[in-house]
Amino acid sequence: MKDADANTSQLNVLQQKLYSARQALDEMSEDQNEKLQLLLQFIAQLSLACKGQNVELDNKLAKLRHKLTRFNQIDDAVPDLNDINAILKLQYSRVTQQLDESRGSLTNIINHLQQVESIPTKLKKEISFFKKELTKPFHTYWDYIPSVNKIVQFYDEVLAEKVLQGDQFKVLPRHRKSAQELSQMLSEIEFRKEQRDLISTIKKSLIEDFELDTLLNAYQVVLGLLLDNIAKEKTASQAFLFVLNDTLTNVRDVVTDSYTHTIKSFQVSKQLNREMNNQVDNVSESIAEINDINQLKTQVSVQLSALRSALNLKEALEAKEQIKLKASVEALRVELNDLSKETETFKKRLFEQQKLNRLDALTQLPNRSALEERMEIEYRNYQRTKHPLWVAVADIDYFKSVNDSYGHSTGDKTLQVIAMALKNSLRDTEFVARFGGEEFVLLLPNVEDDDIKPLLNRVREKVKNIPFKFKDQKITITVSIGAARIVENELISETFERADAALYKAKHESRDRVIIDL
Ligand SMILES: Nc1nc2c(ncn2[C@@H]2O[C@H](COP(=O)(O)OP(=O)(O)OP(=O)(O)O)[C@@H](O)[C@H]2O)c(=O)[nH]1
Repeated sequence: MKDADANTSQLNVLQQKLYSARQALDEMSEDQNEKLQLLLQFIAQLSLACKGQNVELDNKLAKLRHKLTRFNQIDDAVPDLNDINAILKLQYSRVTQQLDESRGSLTNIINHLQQVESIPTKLKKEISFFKKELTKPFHTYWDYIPSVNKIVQFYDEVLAEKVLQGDQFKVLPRHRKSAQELSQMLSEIEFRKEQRDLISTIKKSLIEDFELDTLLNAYQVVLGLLLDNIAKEKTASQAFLFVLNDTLTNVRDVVTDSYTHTIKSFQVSKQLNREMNNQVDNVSESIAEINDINQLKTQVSVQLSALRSALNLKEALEAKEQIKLKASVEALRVELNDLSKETETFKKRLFEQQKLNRLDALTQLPNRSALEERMEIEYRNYQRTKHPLWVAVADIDYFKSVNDSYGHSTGDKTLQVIAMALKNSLRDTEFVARFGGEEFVLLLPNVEDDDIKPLLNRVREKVKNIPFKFKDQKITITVSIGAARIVENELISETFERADAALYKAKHESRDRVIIDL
């Protein structure tokens, strides 16, 4: 019994131990299951992160993720795991190969980039350093992507540089406008004879397609010529002023000399007069007490001889004075004569310059500033007399095509011939100026309403009948004319605007015609 009890109690202990051991085992297995679950979730997440590299891999991984959600079917997933393992190995070698190929492509791109000229030195150095770095293999895409970014950045910088350079040298509409204005200005400025060929070459270079450099050079050369002219003008004025100054100094010296001399002579002469007076006094005194006639004769003769000597001295002095004065006057006359000649030349130069400033260099017609002056004069006359005054604006038709077809210098000659024709078709009291380009302005005083159209039609016909011949081709050139008569309370500038509007109409009514604004 005692033994049975002992056995029972031992069995209980064992049972208890077994129970504890099972509990511990259950707990362990639960813990392992949790960890395994976590691992499976991690594998699922990782498989998601691998998505997109390879379609086959993506499908396998999707299947695996599905199986891994069902814990009890985990054994089914083993073949999939093996497949995926194999694909992953293949994928890795494929990625490595791809990365190598991409590195080769990037090196090619860099080689191309290095061939671009005018890359700033700093950027050039960066590019060749980067090229050296590219010789090291990429291990992952994360090595590759920054390199692509770097190349994009290089391209961006090179492009920015190019765009900058391109903008700098591109001829824009505003440059074309400046070229046109410069060309126009060159036609209005009078240059020296030896400068004219250069100016005409510059004008030609500004017409067709030109580079920005040509325009800049043109400005530089023109500026140089103008400065040279100003310097020459200044030198001429200075030379004249030096001559003037020298002459005035000489004249002053001569005058001062002769003044000093005159004072001295005056003093000597005064002294001689005094001496002569004294001698006359002496004569009266010395003869007052003489009774003897012979003694008197002797005394008078002595006194007279002294007086004669004094007079001779005075005469000699005066003669010397005369010679000196004559010489001074002659010197003065020569100096003033030279100065007058010099002044005359200078005046002529000024006058010529003034005249040139009012003449259009190409056509030799009065220019715009001369026109403005004449308009004022005619306007004042009109206000005083109320006689009719007409303003007409004439413009050559399709002149651009003359330039385009036969060249700019033919265009220039055409302008000269037409300008002469216009001038010759007017009376002396009438006036024509080159307003600019291929436009001329006529001022016609004292023409009645009925006469203006025939008059301007004669002018138009005169131009039309000029037998132009370019490149063996007979060409007819026409002009369109618009005219207006000044009316009460109107400014002449307003009359001009009406004439210009009439010209616009003439141009639109197929040109070669006269339109009067009534
Ligand atoms: N040769 C030369 N051409 C000039 C001069 N001044 C202006 N021109 C040219 O005159 C032409 C004027 O052209 P547009 O204003 O288009 O007029 P257009 O061809 O005469 O045509 P319409 O006036 O409409 O009949 C431009 O080609 C100018 O370059 C100059 O001094 N010499």
